[in-house]
Amino acid sequence: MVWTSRPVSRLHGVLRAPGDKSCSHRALIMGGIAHGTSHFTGLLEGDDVLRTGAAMQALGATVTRTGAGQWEVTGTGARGLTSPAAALDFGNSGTGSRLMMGLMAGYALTAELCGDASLSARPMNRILTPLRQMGLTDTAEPHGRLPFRLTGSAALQAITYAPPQASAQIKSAVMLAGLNAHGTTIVEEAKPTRDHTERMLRGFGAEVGVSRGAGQVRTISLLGGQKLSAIEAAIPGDPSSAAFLIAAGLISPDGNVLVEGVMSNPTRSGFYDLAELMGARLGAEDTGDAAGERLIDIQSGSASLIGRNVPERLVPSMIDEFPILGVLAAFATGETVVTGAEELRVKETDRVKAVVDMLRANGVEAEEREDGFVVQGCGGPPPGGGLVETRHDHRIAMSALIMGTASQKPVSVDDISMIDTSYPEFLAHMATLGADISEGAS
Ligand SMILES: O=C(O)C1=C[C@@H](OP(=O)(O)O)[C@@H](O)[C@H](O)C1
Ligand SMILES: C=C(OP(=O)(O)O)C(=O)O
Repeated sequence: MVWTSRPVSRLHGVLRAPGDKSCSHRALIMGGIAHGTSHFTGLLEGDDVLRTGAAMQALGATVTRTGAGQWEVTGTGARGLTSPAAALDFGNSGTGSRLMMGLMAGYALTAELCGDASLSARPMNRILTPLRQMGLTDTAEPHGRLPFRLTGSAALQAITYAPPQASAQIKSAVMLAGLNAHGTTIVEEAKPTRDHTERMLRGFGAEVGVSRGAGQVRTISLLGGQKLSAIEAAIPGDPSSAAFLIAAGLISPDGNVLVEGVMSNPTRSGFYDLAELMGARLGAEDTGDAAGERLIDIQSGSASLIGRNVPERLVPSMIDEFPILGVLAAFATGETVVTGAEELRVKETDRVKAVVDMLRANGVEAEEREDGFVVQGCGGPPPGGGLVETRHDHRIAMSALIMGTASQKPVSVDDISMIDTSYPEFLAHMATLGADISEGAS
């Protein structure tokens, strides 16, 4: 069903960021194997995360919603995970499916895994390759796409692995398998990625070694057989979701947006660093911490943005923010160039193509590069007036709707249903700011 975002002269408001998707998956996964009962507040109730909760329940944990964003998880502890009665359906979620593959690898169980059309097109050999080296068997060969069956093992062997892609999902899958492997599992990251698995494992009582080597290389080590103990934790706000609201404030003719409780972690802050390089002045105030992460309130207002070459060192720390960066680039003066971001090709859709098509459909000059894209900024509101194909991709849908709040003509999208995977309150939050987004064509 088509939805349309119409230009408005002002976007003002104060909002609380929804719970972080990455941390919410990890809380349910680690809580589900811990000894004892964990309690979480502020958990993201997006479809991706709910499916991870359902999978943990099907594997033997007890996962209960006790209130809005409040979840109680009793882990399987010494009993371990057991084979689920039915297939585990991960919907649209790369993180849920991939982290759970790593986790399940270390238990004597068999599980069928599946997902929606988007997830079934995403590469899984990047996860299966190291897990097979540790002792997992599967039916994915040779295509490495869902659906397939996994058979884990209680006798996994630890490995040392250097993921060929900068991917927190690969790192996390190997570490979660390493929790139940014999020996010390080591992951060597050439380009550091989000470190929530390391931080949260420590929070649950595991010892995780992290050291820095030559260049940016980060080495993470984890001795198998460590026991996790239940925790009480508040999930920090999601910087990737907050980025949409902050961008809306920046492009609005009269923007003043304050987002509270956003996780401030250098492995996630690339979008904010880049927005400042483009000329945004973002207010940031420290407000404490949650689940081992710092929290800040971030404020944005109307800005004259300048196109930039995105420094490649920022790419892993803003990997989910390229669709909304494409929107900022369209409003900026001059050219924005993204390189070193080939991972965008294997997200919910090919995000290089999807971003370029989104911009072109709205009168913005943009072109693909093998590992990124180039946008010629309009030096103000882009024409708009297009219908954007979202291709099962929540971040394309939200980015296009944000563009429509300040472009010359309305911007429409062909579907919004998948926004629920990561940000169910998105439309309500945009309405609070004063956006005009509704069902139907313009
Ligand atoms: O570990 C995680 O929680 C995530 C890792 C990233 O994927 P990759 O590991 O494929 O880069 C990111 O795109 C995804 O939204 C969440
Ligand atoms: C890539 C994303 O998520 P996932 O890999 O978990 O599907 C995302 O949320 O932008």
